[in-house]
Formats: sequence, C-alpha cells, structure tokens
Amino acid sequence: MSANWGHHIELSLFGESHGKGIGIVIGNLPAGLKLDMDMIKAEMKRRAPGQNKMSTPRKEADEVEIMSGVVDGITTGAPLCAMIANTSQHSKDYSYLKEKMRPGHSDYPAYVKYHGFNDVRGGGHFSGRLTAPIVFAGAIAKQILKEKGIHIGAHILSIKDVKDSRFPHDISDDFKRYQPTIDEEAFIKMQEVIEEARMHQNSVGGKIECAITGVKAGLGNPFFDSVEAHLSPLLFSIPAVKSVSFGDLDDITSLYGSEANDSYYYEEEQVKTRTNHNGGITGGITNGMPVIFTVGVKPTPSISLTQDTINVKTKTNDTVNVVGRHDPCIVPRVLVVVEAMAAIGLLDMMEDL
Ligand SMILES: Cc1cc2nc3c(=O)[nH]c(=O)nc-3n(C[C@H](O)[C@H](O)[C@H](O)COP(=O)(O)O)c2cc1C
Ligand SMILES: C=C(O[C@@H]1CC(C(=O)O)=C[C@@H](OP(=O)(O)O)[C@H]1O)C(=O)O
Repeated sequence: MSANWGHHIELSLFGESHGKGIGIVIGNLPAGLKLDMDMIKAEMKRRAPGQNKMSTPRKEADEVEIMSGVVDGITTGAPLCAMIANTSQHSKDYSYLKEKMRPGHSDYPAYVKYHGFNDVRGGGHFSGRLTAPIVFAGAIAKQILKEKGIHIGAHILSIKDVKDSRFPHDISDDFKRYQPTIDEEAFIKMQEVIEEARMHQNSVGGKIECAITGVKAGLGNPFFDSVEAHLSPLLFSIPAVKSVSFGDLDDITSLYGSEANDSYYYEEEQVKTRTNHNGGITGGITNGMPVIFTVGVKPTPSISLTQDTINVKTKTNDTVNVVGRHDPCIVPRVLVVVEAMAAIGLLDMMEDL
C-alpha cells in the first residue's frame, strides 16, 4: 500500500479508522510560515464527524497534534508530521465484515489484494476518516495561497435530485455566503432528502461545485501536467468521489462551439471572458478566470437495509445488513475536503513556493 503523493509539496498519509490514530507527513513546505491555528481548527471542524443528523454519529474532536516541522508556531522547513487521535472506535460493529463483503465499499477488492489481512474495522486505511489529515494539509495550503491572493470555496450543487444554483461565472472570493448552498431554500430541501434516506436506512449522494479565484493566467502545462490532469487524481483520491469535471459539468458537450467558446474582452487592463464554460482552463493552462470544477459523490455504501452479497469464508451467496455509525450522506462533510485537495494540488503546481 502506498500513500505518497506530490512534486513540490509531498504528502504521506497514514493510519486507520480504528487504529490509534491517523495523520500526515508534509514535505517541502516553505520555512518561516506562521501557522494560523484558529483557521486550521475551523477547517477541521467543518469536516469533523458527529455534529448533526446529516453525519455519522461517531464523535471525534479531530484535534491535530503537530509532532515535527514547527517551532513556536512557525514552519522550519523540515517534514511536518501531524497526528489526530482516534477516540471513539466501535470495532465490534465490523466483526462480521471479515466474511461478508459490503457492497459499494472497499471490503472485497481489499480482501483479494491484501489476502484478508487488511484492517476492515471502520474501513481501515480506506476510511473517509483519512480525509481529516488531508483537511489539515489543505488548510496550510490555503493559508499559503491566500497570501498569493488565491481563495478556494465549494458549495453543495445537488443532493439526489435537489439542485442549488451554480456559481456565477466570474465569482469573486466571497465564499462564506455561498456555503453550504447558494440558495438557502435548496439546503432546507436537501436536509429533508438526507433525513428521509436516513429514516429509511438508506443513503444519498450528490455533487459539489468548487471555485478557485485569484489564479493568474499562465499556471499549468499542456498535456500530462495540465491543471485538470494535476487536480483530478487528488479529487479522485477522496473516498466516494466518482466523477470530476471542469467547467460546465458534462453540458459543454451538448453546446455549439459558438456557445462553448468563452469570448475574451478587456476590462481596463484585465483580460476576462464573458462566460466560463471552460472553467478557467484552456490548453491545460489557467486563463485568469476562476477555475471551476464539479465533483460527484456517490451515496454512502454502508446502509442497514438488507442487501445481497457474498460470504468469502463459506464461498456462498448471502445477505448483509450493515450496522454501525455511518453518514447518510457524505457530501456536506466533504466540501472542505474538496477545497483542501484543490489547494494542495494548485500549490504543488507552483514552482515559486
Ligand atoms: C468524509 C467521508 C465520510 C464517509 N463516511 C462513510 C460512512 O460513514 N460509511 C461508509 O460506508 N462510507 C463512508 N465513506 C465512503 C467510503 O469511505 C468509500 O465509499 C469507500 O472507501 C470505498 O471507496 P470508493 O467509494 O471511492 O470506491 C465516507 C467518505 C468520506 C470522504
Ligand atoms: C469517522 C469518520 O467517518 C467514518 C467513515 C467511514 C467510512 O467507511 O469511510 C465509516 C464510518 O466509520 P466508523 O464505522 O468507524 O464510525 C464513519 O464514521 C470520520 O469521517 O472522521
């Protein structure tokens, strides 16, 4: 199992949902950065489990303990290791999952690949819990980007069939008023849909729209290291993410060229486009408009409705009712994770860190 990533910024992710803790080692951070611990705490809280009915009831404080790389709150340039303790494991919920494979979760492929030795408790290293250290790393990346005038924000674009409006094509960085949705009414309906699924022992998924503002034209490369190519692997690394698309979701494919092309114009000295169907990236390189992309999150796999599955011990067909504490919808908690991945990916593309 490898959990390393990065070019200019290096990440190494470790831990399991029911082990002692989880964490991350971040390499190549600039020295001399004063960490904004209040901001980091606030970001961790946006993802932390157990805060409302839309979330898994598992409660974790998700307090970050910095083990290395920081002295007097300032980065030293050495690898920064951050740990988060697990304090609320209910491992017995997972005892039967050694044999019965949860549909939609990692259990079966992991069983095959790791010969049954993988930690199934809470999904082990596959758990969405591993996104907590990602949020920590993302908060630091966001802080560095903010100093460069770059801001990142996401909102819930849809939950099941309930839709929010899209970001304006030329969104500025006032993200607070767009969270968790642009239309307040949409969020009320979304919560009802999530609650109804929960009450029926079921789950729902949805889409997230994320924007990066303040990125100057000229970041990225053609072909293999385009901005899309660079951000996508990180976004797809988030458990339960099944799609990533830049600009107009899939709709650009149904437009005429005359509609899909974003016409340029000068606003005083600044080059802008009248629309942003291409999501601020053309030729793999940023064009100065906000980078806008959408991420699709599937419904949470662990549901307590009876489902068909297999028992790998008896090698028979079987059924499973997943017990334990699960998110009826992952989307609201994953907004900040999407932002974090975007921040890390973008920062990693900057050679002048
Ligand atoms: C923040 C977060 C919370 C999650 N919560 C749950 C959960 O409570 N129950 C569950 O079965 N899956 C949950 N997942 C999704 C699984 O971890 C994921 O579906 C699984 O690892 C399989 O990966 P895949 O869906 O990417 O194929 C969560 C994911 C994230 C990012
Ligand atoms: C703990 C978190 O989410 C967990 C993600 C998760 C999964 O399968 O991904 C399954 C559940 O784990 P457990 O059964 O151990 O409670 C969630 O609670 C978290 O996000 O911090």
